[in-house]
Amino acid sequence: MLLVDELRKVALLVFANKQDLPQAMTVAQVSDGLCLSGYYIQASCAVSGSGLVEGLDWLSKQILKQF
Ligand SMILES: Nc1nc2c(ncn2[C@@H]2O[C@H](COP(=O)(O)OP(=O)(O)OP(=O)(O)O)[C@@H](O)[C@H]2O)c(=O)[nH]1
Repeated sequence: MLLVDELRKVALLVFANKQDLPQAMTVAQVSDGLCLSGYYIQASCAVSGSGLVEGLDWLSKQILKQF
């Protein structure tokens, strides 16, 4: 089984970071480029903090669902 299939069983948060930079890959490009179709990918900018809370909020909800 491919690793990517195994990962579907766990909560995986992927940040598409550095969205403030013009050359940053979009969420769609990260998804296509890393073959992550169906995974949650959060656009973010660690410098301003945008998207960080949203990503961690999503992750905490996924973890709580497992209990
Ligand atoms: N412009 C911008 N710079 C960022 C952002 N997040 C991190 N950086 C900067 O990117 C540089 C590398 O950050 P690291 O935390 O060392 O990350 P890394 O994974 O080792 O390196 P990278 O692959 O370059 O991200 C640092 O100078 C950070 O300040 C962001 O959202 N926007």
